[in-house]
Order: sequence, then C-alpha cells, then structure tokens
Amino acid sequence: MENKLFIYNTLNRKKELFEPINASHVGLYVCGPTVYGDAHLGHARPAITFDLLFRYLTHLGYKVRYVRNITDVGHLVNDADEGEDKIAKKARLEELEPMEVVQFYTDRYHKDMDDLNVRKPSIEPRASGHIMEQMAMIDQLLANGFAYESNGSVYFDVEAYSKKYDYGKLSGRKIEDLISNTRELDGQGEKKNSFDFALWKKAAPEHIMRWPSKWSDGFPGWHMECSAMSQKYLGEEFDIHGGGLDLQFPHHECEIAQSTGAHGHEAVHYWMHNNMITINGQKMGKSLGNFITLSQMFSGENDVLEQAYSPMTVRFFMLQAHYRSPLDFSNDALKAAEKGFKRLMTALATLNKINVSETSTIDAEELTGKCYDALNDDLNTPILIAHLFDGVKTINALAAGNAKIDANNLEKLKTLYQKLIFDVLGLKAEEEANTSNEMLDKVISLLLTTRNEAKKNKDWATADRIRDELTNLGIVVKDTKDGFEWEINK
Ligand SMILES: Nc1ncnc2c1ncn2[C@@H]1O[C@H](COP(=O)(O)OP(=O)(O)OP(=O)(O)O)[C@@H](O)[C@H]1O
Ligand SMILES: [Zn+2]
Repeated sequence: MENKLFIYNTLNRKKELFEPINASHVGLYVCGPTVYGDAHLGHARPAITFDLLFRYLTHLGYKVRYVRNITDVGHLVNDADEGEDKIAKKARLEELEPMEVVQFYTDRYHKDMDDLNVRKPSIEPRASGHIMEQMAMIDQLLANGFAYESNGSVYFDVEAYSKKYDYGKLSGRKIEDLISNTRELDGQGEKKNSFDFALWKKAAPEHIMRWPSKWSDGFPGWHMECSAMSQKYLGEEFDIHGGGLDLQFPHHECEIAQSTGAHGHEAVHYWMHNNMITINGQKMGKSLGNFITLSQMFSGENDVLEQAYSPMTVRFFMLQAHYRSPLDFSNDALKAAEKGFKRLMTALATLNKINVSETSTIDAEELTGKCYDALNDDLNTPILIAHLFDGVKTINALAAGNAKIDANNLEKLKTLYQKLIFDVLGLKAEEEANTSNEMLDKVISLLLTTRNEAKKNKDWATADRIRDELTNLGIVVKDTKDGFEWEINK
C-alpha cells in the first residue's frame, strides 16, 4: 500500500510520515472517559477525532487494533494525587455502589457514541479490571529504582528518573523549573518531591474502592492504568497514543515516564492530541460547570441552545474544524454546520441521479487526489470538506445540464463521495428517523380528523373506536376546544 499519511507528532512537534511498527497493522490507544457523569460536547471531540483516524487507517487497508479505556477508578477530583476519587464521590452523593455509577454512565456514553456514529473500539478495557497488571508494572518500577514506597503508598521518583531520562519531553516542562517552583512544599508529607506522582495509594478507612496489595489495601494512581492497559493489549511498543490536549501534562508525561522507567525504552511512536471545545473562549468542562451534554445537544434541552442539533450536525461541526485547532461552541456555528451537512447529503442524492454523457468536462481523478492529499496532511478535514463542496458545485452543474460527465468519471465521483462521506468521515443519512416520525404525525392526525368528522356526524361508535384503539397503542388523545391533542404515553 502506498503510504503518504503524515500525522503531527506532539512528541517532536512536527508532522511526520506515519510508519507503523508492523507494515500492515496499527496499534492505537486513546484515553477514554472517566464515567461519573454524562458526556458533554467536549468529550465528543476526542471520540470523533480518533474515530476518524480509526476509520481512515482502516480505509487505507491497515488492520487496526483500537483500544479506548474506561476510567472507573483512580481519577481523583483535583487531577493530582489528592482528594476523593471522582467515581467514589458521585457514588457517595447518589447513595449508589461505585460500579453502579460506572455502569450507568458507561451505558449512556455508549448510547451517545452510537448516536454520533462513533465506531466501537476493538477493546474497551476498564481500569478496575486491570489491577494485577498495574501492580506488576509498579513492581518493575520499584525494582528499577524509579519508585519508592512511603507509608503504604508508592510514588514515582521523578528526580531519580530524570537523572537517566528526559522527564518533561512531551509537555516541554523542565525538571529544573519544577524543582525550583516546588521547593518550599517539599520535605512534607509522604513524597520526596511534590512533583512525584502516585502509582499506588493507600486507601483511607472510608475509601470504598480498594484492593489488597503488598504495600497496602489501596488503589492504583490514575496514570498507571493507561500504561498498563496499552502495554497489555498493544505491546511494550506501539504506534499511536491519542487524547485531549489537556491530558498532555501530567497524564501523558507520567505515562511516558512509567513505560520508559519500566522497560528502558519509550512505548509510543506517535502522540496525537486533539484541541479543546470551548464555550465563550473557555474550555468546556465538567469541573467548570459550563458544559452542554450530548443528549441535551440532541434534544435542545439546555438554555444555551436555540434549537436541537442532530448527532450528524454535531459530528459535521467537529469535522469542519481541524482537530488541532480550538473550536468554540456557538448556535450560529452549529446552524451553519446543519446547513452544510444537509447540502452535502442533498448533493449526494443528486449525484446518484446524474445521466452519463459520451464526453466529460469533469476530471474526477483530480478531485480524488486533492481529497486524499487533505486527509494525508494530518487529517485536514476542513480542507477535505472544502474540496467536497467544490465538487457539490460540479454536481449541481451536471444536474442543471451545464456540464458533462462520462461513465468512468461518474463512477469515480460516486465512489469518492460514498467512501469519504460514509466510511471515512463517518456521516450517515438522518432523514429516515425524521421521515418515520413525520409519517406517524401525519397518520395520527388523519385518524383524529376522521374521528372529529365522525363526531360531527354523531357517529359516536366510530369516534370512540378510533380513540380506544389509539389508547391501546399507547397514544393518549385529548379533546380540546380547537380540535385535539395527542401524545405518546412513554
Ligand atoms: N472541552 C473539551 N474539549 C475537547 N476534549 C475534551 C474536553 N473536555 C474533556 N475532553 C477530553 O475527553 C476525554 C475524557 O476526559 P475525562 O473524562 O477525563 O474528562 P474530564 O477531564 O473529567 O472533563 P472535565 O474537565 O469536564 O471534568 C479526554 O481525552 C479529555 O481530554
Ligand atoms: Zn489515559
């Protein structure tokens, strides 16, 4: 397969030709959600970005193993080593078992992902199911002298590590700066240095999520799960690790340190980071309380929303921006995406009705080349979509009889649009659901109008039968002075 895909590697801060370890296979790991609340618009960004990558690599012919985890233990409220576990806190507030919270929000996350047409990863491991693997890696780090035990907890020894390796290489932080910024805090508590991070934490008596270990009854640190699970399913060295830009430090920096410290070499060849969804210029975040959940986006039930936005509108909105650019939420931008998506889908329907000519004024090959060049340039979807819209002008010109296309070019154009729109961008037609809803509306209105006519004719038997039969189907009919109202009894 001819390989021209360049991806921006955060580690080296440049676009690099993608060369997998094994010519035909790709290992991809992406940090998934911490499941203690509904997914918001921000969470859709890494999901869609790496779904696009998964789809494009598959389209290019690679066999991809895509691992996206579920964090169900170890992610503490302040993202550092202190505070309550995010899941445990939610469980306490809701009076539920932590794993009930996890199951509830994991199911809801899956529903949102299905709506957005995000393909399921090949493996979706949970942190709590991989405690043994995490403990084994901590053992390795202790044996290699990059970790120390303190009062039943185990910490990563950043200073010892940085004598041999480069701590901060991903995020660009300098260990000297970390040392000088934190000096006053050090020498207190369990850690040698305040920038050391937890690999294993001894659980306080009230902490529910705990596992026995040789160090203490406790739980693993948040960064540990991704190192242990990526290694388990993709090997000590693998191709691509993705996640949001906000995870670069400390999460991914710590992952690099853990893997390098345990194995003597780095695990990941290409680090990819999606930029943030912002709202009024600020990161949309659960902790900041400025989020719109995905189900609110789809139903319109949030005061910030001027209308509901369908899942494909949301997906198109994301794809119209490059994944490394920040993207600000606005009703106007979403409305524009809604229009754009519809225009593209209408053009696709038009394309399927175009007649063939003997000659062609259109060169499908040229457009195909431009589209793939955009994708190969670090998944430049805004440029790709601009080319697809140029093609829409051509399609409309063909439909209007202002251009000609031969069978060969028409076939190529159809294949290009089908493959890129459905397989790679992962868009899908949405009319179907709407059509069946609209159809149901019309059929019920027809029945109820017939019922009103029956009532006018004093044909009470027919009127009652229509109402009763609808009630049996779960449709509640209310007579009003203007006619009728109805609703489906859920
Ligand atoms: N506003 C956002 N824009 C883009 N990606 C985001 C945004 N918020 C979270 N993510 C990404 O979603 C993934 C899951 O993150 P996680 O569940 O840890 O969210 P979080 O950090 O708890 O969110 P929050 O900051 O809202 O509490 C991560 O890759 C993270 O980078
Ligand atoms: Zn992670």
